[in-house]
Amino acid sequence: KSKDSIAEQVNYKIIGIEPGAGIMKATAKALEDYDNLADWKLVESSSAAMASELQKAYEKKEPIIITGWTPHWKFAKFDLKYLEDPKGIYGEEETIETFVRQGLKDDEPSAYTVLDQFYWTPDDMAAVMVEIQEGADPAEAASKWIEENSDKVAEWTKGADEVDGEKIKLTYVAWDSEIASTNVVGKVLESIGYKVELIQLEAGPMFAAVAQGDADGMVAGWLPLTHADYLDEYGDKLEGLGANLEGAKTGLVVPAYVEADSIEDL
Ligand SMILES: C[SH](C)CC(=O)O
Repeated sequence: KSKDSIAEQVNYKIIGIEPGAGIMKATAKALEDYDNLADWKLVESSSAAMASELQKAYEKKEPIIITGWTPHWKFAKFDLKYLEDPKGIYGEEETIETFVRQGLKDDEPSAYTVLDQFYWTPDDMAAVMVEIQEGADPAEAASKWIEENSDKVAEWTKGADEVDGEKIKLTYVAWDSEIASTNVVGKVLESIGYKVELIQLEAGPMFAAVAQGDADGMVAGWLPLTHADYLDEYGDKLEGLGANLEGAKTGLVVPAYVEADSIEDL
């Protein structure tokens, strides 16, 4: 009996995350543009469900294809690789950018200063993500990281006056990377006196909430490609504060034992 193809072994399925995520739009485009993916389906699920599917397949050394991104704890936990993307659907390096509502600089200059100066590395983010993945509560993992990285945090709060309990609302999507970054920024804002509320939404509503002023800011803008559509739709109502992390990436990811190197090998 001929060895089943990878496609047959995974039932022509790519395991995705939440609908509305940019990587899901990119993968829908990949299914159209790569002729060999004509019969494939993209499974909408959630970041958490995708991670547990990956864990199950990996334990059984079975093939699986997921919508993956860096930074992410999965690369520390599993031996994974990105499939080459000759059509460039997933772009090159991505930057995660910070956006705030218009008017925040006048209303809350200290919060604005912290959000403007927030910048860290994929390793910093991964350290918090791994703690959370190993069971720590996100707020506790954030507090622990802040204690251990007070020098970096001091750069973010430089020039920001203490406040007395003013409210700040940050919105985010339940991607492991953004759970980490938003909890860290929230804790830093609390350290200078803010009462911080973290609001979890899907990607589109996250942009909309900041654009409409229902939230003060977010640190989850994946650009130039992943969230390009959202920036087109809401960009003129947001204030962009630039990169908070560089060297991010998205694409189709498989365990290293899967005998495919490119999307075209599927
Ligand atoms: C953290 S995910 C790559 C972001 C997205 O796909 O919208």
